[in-house]
Amino acid sequence: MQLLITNIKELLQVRETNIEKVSGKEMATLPTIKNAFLLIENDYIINFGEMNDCPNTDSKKVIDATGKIVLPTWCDSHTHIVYAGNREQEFVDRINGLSYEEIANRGGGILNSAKKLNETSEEEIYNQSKYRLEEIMQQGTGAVEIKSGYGLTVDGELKMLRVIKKLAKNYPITIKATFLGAHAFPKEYKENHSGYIDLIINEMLPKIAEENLADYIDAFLETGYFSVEETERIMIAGKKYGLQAKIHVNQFTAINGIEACVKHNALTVDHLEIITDEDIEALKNSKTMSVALPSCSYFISIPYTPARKMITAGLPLALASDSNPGTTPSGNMNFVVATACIKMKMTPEEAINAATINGAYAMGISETHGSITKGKKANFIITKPLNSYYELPYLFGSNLIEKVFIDGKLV
Ligand SMILES: N=CN[C@@H](CCC(=O)O)C(=O)O
Ligand SMILES: [Zn+2]
Repeated sequence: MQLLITNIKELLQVRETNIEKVSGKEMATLPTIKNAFLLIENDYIINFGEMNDCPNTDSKKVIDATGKIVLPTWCDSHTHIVYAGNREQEFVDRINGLSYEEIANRGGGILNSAKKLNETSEEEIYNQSKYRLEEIMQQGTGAVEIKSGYGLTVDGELKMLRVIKKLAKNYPITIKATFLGAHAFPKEYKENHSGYIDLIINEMLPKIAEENLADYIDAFLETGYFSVEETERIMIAGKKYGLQAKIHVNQFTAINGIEACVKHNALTVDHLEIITDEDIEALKNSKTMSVALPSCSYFISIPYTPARKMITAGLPLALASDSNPGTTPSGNMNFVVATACIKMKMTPEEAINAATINGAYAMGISETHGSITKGKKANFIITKPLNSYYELPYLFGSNLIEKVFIDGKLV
């Protein structure tokens, strides 16, 4: 059965030939077609163009999109949406003056979520997490990366990754799984870092590989968490199992971690709220994608990733939600795009590129996702009637999405 979308006011992110990402100045260009059609067969985009060239409607299901914008679904390359319970008490503690670091030092933060996760059954974690997955699909996300990292024990990490695998099996959204055993040091390893890293490398990784539970490996490279050398051990070990690195780095401090990530051929470096000129130099001429997480900056009041400086330096930039119970309890990519425009001074074109094709690159799926291209997955959003796509970030508090299609099906 074919599905034909007609009279589209403007079709965004159309790429005749596929590209894997956009960098620097190229990010300012968002190719579009006004008064367009889009033709879908089963899971795939098979044609698009101007209404003048629209195929006939015989034996096709037709949706009239008069006044509406159509664009690819968001590609959210950094989330932690599988977790147990919430951390709303820490939210109030922050309002009352405590910092993220102070909360973590009192046993809150990641260790708080790890305690809850280890006390909760796999089924219950699945039920809590599927609600969040369904919510982001309704908000226009068509591909998502989900990390472990709230287990911090062999059983806990495996439990999280099995939940991610089950979600991937039961939902049409494309899911990439990232093993984040190196998210924090459990209390009992506080003075024995190498002991915990040995556990990750010798116990967790072989089991994860045996069950084929992860696509990528991550670590929290940060002062007070994993050092450059400790993260390098994790990246090297992951590589032996075919897991490329996607690393949390430069969230609070710059300690030369980015250079190490580039050296180990990381697919992405994520956060980058604090970034030095040397970090930017290290990223130039590499294949490593920088990923900014503006909702996290918003929620815990830390600096925004300096997008303008990075784009001017010619770098590519992706946007992701960082959805997690501590620093970003929201997976809403519409808010991410709006916040990138409002706070990071990205143009709507740059932000949409960053949240679609560059987000796809940041999950290794830009062959199949992230643009309106023949042969790609039929993942797209139909908005409510809009004056122009500028209203997507401008009307930042409104729900502007009318319909979301993933694999050619309405979700
Ligand atoms: N910074 C490390 N990890 C998460 C936060 C984890 C948490 O606080 O639960 C992040 O990306 O912001
Ligand atoms: Zn994160």
